[in-house]
Amino acid sequence: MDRLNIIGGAELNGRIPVSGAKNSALKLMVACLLTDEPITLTNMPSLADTRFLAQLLETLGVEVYWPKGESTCHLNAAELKSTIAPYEQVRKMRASFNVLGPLIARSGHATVSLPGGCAIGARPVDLHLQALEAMGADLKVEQGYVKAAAIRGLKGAHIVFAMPSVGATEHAMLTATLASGETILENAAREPEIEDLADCLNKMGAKITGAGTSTIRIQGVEKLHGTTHAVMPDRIEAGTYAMAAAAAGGDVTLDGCPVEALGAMIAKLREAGVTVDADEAASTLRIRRNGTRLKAVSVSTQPHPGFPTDLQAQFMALMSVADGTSIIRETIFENRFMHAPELQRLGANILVRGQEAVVKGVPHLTGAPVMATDLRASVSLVIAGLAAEGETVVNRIYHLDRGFERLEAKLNACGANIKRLSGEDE
Ligand SMILES: CC(=O)N[C@H]1[C@@H](OP(=O)(O)OP(=O)(O)OC[C@H]2O[C@@H](n3ccc(=O)[nH]c3=O)[C@H](O)[C@@H]2O)O[C@H](CO)[C@@H](O)[C@@H]1O
Ligand SMILES: C=C(OP(=O)(O)O)C(=O)O
Repeated sequence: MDRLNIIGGAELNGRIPVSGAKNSALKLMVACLLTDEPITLTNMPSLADTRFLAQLLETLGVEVYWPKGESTCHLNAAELKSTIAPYEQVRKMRASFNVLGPLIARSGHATVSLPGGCAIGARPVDLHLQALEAMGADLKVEQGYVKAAAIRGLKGAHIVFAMPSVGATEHAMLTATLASGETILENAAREPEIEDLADCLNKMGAKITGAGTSTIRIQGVEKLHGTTHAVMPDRIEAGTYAMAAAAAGGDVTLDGCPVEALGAMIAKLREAGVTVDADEAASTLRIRRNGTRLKAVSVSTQPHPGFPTDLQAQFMALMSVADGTSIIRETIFENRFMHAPELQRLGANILVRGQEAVVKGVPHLTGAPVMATDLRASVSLVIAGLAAEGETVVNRIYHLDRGFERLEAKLNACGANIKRLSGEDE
């Protein structure tokens, strides 16, 4: 298994291009199932997750043309040859579960394995299933699979989510585009990726209004058609590099940055004493910290537009070297502090109590071997390794490859010293 060797202590200086958003790309790829015409996605991030989903779509009969090294992906679901999404292909990645509703909408039935994804909590799919049932799908869960049929077709429904789930909102929205009549989603999630998906679906002929607010209305249509859509830039990748620059010090500009989607993080970085120049018109975010020590700042993760849970681990790495005590509260997932013991190996002082981590900043971290446990936890160890003195080895980096495109190349171009080593874990 590959690992990363990081020699810490170097400042980061330069520019980093932001890739297309993993969490948007995955749902946009699923949208191809809703039409028999070709969909072209540009600005596609080439990641383990997006490549893996492409394989699942191929299993279902989608023709995928996406040569290695290219950021344009062509998907054509002219004819589906299967409506079964097997365990091996769904267990690794949560977003693949979202093929269920589109397959029912297109074919009238589907059998989809219950999903996997990052092990950061129980992550049930009850809200997804409730939404599909409200639209007229008959569902059975048997042997780890959801078996679904909608003999009389799908019909619009009024769905009030018990909590704002990103995945369930997207799943219901995708499915409702082809249901008869109007669907109203209340207490919908408001993440920018949902707006990106709605934009693409509307280009395909869907009638969706309100995406990005907590009430989304979808007027079902008979048929969707092909389109070309550019995947929005990855706000989590951008936020991660912003924190890497803040932790290591230096002067880094992020190009193609979705500045408006990062308000909560920018506010926290400024509170911590980082100089942040945000230029929405130019889509750039400049991060500077020259010499001065970071100040401890507390944070609580919240649904968008609050501070994202997908940046919590990275913020904890940053606070590990801040001056003072910071309380980090995780409110979205119940088991998302697995990076804390690994950060402690590097010398961080963190006490986890329930949904809170108390981080007492230390002046310096020291390199050590550590284990990546999930996607964002992994990259928090990279950030800590960049700020630490000496050598850090991050083992099990397949997690990182799920969500960060050319991570070493992007950081090394700014002066980091990161090498990928293949072979056994330490
Ligand atoms: C591929 C993708 O886009 N992943 C993102 C998506 O995950 P995902 O879509 O899985 O996250 P959700 O917004 O659905 O989860 C939020 C909370 O709702 C709970 N819940 C969710 C669905 C359900 O049916 N029942 C239920 O109880 C979850 O366990 C969690 O506690 O949004 C999360 C929250 O911003 C991000 O961390 C993930 O990176
Ligand atoms: C939790 C994440 O991904 P997934 O929902 O696919 O597990 C993530 O992107 O941080």
